[in-house]
Amino acid sequence: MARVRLENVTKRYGEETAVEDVSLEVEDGEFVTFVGPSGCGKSTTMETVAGLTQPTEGRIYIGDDDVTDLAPKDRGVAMVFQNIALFPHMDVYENISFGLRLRKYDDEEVRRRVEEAADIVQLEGMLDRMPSEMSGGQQQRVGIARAIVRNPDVFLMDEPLANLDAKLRVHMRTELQRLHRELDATVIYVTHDQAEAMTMSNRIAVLNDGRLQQIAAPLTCYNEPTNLFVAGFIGSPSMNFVEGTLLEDGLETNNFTVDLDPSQLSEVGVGDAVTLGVRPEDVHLTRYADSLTDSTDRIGARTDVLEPMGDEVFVYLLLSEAAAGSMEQDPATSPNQLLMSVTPDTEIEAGEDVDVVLDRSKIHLFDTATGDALLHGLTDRSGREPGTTPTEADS
Ligand SMILES: Nc1ncnc2c1ncn2[C@@H]1O[C@H](COP(=O)(O)OP(=O)(O)OP(=O)(O)O)[C@@H](O)[C@H]1O
Repeated sequence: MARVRLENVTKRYGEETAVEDVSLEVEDGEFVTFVGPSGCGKSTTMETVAGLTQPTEGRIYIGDDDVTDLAPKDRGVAMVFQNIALFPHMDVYENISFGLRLRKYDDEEVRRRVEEAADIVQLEGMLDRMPSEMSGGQQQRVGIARAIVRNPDVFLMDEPLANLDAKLRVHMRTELQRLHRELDATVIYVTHDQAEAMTMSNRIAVLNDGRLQQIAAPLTCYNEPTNLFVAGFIGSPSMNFVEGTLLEDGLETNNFTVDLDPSQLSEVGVGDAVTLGVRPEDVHLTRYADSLTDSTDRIGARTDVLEPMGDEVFVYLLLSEAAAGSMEQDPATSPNQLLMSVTPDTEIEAGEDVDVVLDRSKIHLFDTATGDALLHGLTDRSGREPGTTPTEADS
């Protein structure tokens, strides 16, 4: 059993709290990734599991055992770091087998394990190479093989691909996924790279300021973020946020209103500040919005900057004259701007007056005061649930 459980883990360094009251469970065989901005406590949390950092409060369990007071070597975990330090004077075989030889495994067992690990990371045939004769990605694989030979219950990986170039990172991403599948191992992974987190993980744990914000499947964090922080952090470019005030029959923002029944929102009432969130791909030009089941009223805008990205084009929209000349602001937080993404074949120019609508089923509402999510997807104006199609009775 290699389930990992953190129970109310807090780590303080003097006045500073690096990790605050984090509780979470990683299932046996699960791949869980910690994400969050720099300094949010990802590495520290991982180090408490490895035993490299002692929590100030809280307990760590691996399987049914409380390992909080155990030394790293007695926890059945293996770590892979960003800077894999291979022994430069040893060849690949010696590097991979170093830990086993230290533990006095017999030669035959060592050879069997090293060959098996080299096979998994596809380094067979390279066992007599020196580290200086290998690429960064190959060296990284040696580091991973060194973890595999120990046959750990749990792999802890802290940005293991961060030093590799973009192409190699994508390649290693698929290798790590294969490795996880083949070894059926429990993996806790730390990364800055959202694409890594989204593609490799069964679940991602989003941290901010040392606190766990959400732990859920990647698409759940994307589609149903638990608060403004997760909504803004997951997804690139960021979700648009527009502040508004709740009225008797809708939400009023600087530039547009959205029909809704405030009684749907139990945590807030009429007059309260509510933030509307909508992703760039859920803002549509009216002339292309025929297929939307339900959308907001038209919102007049002027296109400002266009950013062709290859498979999509980002369009910065100014919603009012007041926004002109203020494009240095982040559209994600500016009340008078919206970021829209369109397909490259869309006919659109900078400086054009356009009408856009928002896909109501993709609108998120947040309590501005607490940041907590209130609703993901507005019911349409006839009261249908998001995603359902109109019936004859509706017309
Ligand atoms: N040994 C230490 N002494 C004092 N403060 C520390 C120590 N280690 C970490 N911290 C602080 O704890 C906080 C969390 O650090 P941690 O390295 O866990 O963040 P992180 O999310 O992994 O960041 P990054 O993505 O930049 O690596 C930071 O504010 C950091 O300065």
